[in-house]
Amino acid sequence: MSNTIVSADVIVTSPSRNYVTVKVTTADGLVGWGDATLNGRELSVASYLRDHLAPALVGRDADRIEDVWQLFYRGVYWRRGPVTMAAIGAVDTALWDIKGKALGVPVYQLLGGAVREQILTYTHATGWDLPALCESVDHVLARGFRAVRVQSGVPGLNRVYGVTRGAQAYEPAGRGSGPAEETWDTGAYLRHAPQMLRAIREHVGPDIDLLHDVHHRLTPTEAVQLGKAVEPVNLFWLEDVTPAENQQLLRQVRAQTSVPLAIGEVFNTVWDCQQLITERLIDYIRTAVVHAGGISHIRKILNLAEVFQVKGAPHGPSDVSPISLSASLHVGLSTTNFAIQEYMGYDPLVSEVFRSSFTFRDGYLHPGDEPGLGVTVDEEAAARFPYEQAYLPIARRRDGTMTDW
Ligand SMILES: O=NC(=O)[C@@H](O)[C@H](O)[C@H](O)CO
Ligand SMILES: [Co+2]
Repeated sequence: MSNTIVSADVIVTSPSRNYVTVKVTTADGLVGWGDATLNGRELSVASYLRDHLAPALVGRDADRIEDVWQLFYRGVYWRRGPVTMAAIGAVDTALWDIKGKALGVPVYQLLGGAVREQILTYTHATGWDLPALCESVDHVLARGFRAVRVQSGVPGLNRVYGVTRGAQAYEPAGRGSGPAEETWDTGAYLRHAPQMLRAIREHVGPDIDLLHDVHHRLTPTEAVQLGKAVEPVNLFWLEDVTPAENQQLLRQVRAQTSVPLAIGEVFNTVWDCQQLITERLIDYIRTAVVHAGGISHIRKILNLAEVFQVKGAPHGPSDVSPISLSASLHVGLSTTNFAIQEYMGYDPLVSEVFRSSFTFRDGYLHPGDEPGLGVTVDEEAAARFPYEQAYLPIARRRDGTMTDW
């Protein structure tokens, strides 16, 4: 029995959108898969893996997951950031997949076993105007979801984060050699969002969990204004109300509004959100397996969060591949302070490449009981969808000032 790593390959494929996957193989022929997708910077992570981590993996013991993590985190001197932590996270996830397969158990059993039967999930409803948004919400509820994120257009603006003009699913990254540019107007948004959210609450009644993503676009003062205005809507959360690199800025929002706050999808280590957690400036931490160092590091973030009664609610858009979504579900099934999993769903082309065993039923997800993570990659199919350059949009205010998209 030799769990020596004999190869680590990187697969870049684009079934409806770009994904980066690492494939780790052991001398015994076990294969582990990890997601390294970083929307708009996929090739940077592919290079970090191909040029630096893969050569260092060959010959190592696949069993030594934590030691490999520490080697790749501390052994390169330069730390943190989305590219590094996505690369480390992909390797970490693949090694947990291998360990589960070697022992013949699903990864959640390696993490302490199930603490719940299934995992609450939410998905996206989008509509440029209220009738379109209500229709989208009804469609989501008819599919069995009991929690839904609602995003609408903003009067006076022509494109806004999170919303499509038609019925097609929202895919933020646009193909092309550079990002699309959107105009943002905070005043127009603040005049519109509260009444939109009140109207949706009216539409769905009191028992559906409603979430809204502000997507980093307000100042703390503006976030207080929005938070106060929507308190009667009884939201499950307001997400990313303000850029949180300066974590202490959330103190102002926290002190003046009771709306639950969720932050973290753009963070990559526990140190990026340590103050948000230990000062309880948020209710939900959104860091994702793929962008925050894999299963090993997400667990450390969630363990810290548990001490401060902050709950886990990982990022789960279409650019988080089925591999890290599954990994998130294995963590979610075995972590007491895990609250809800974002699940945007995938274009049908994605399942031609990624064969997943997780299941959705009546608003809940379950990772399945396959050994490992329960996802495999069809490399033949992956080769049919070559990488296509694509970028997330940027946003400028009406006077041209760069702002958060
Ligand atoms: O909560 N979900 C989100 O904020 C996503 O829609 C992110 O903008 C995209 O995944 C970025 O690639
Ligand atoms: Co978000």
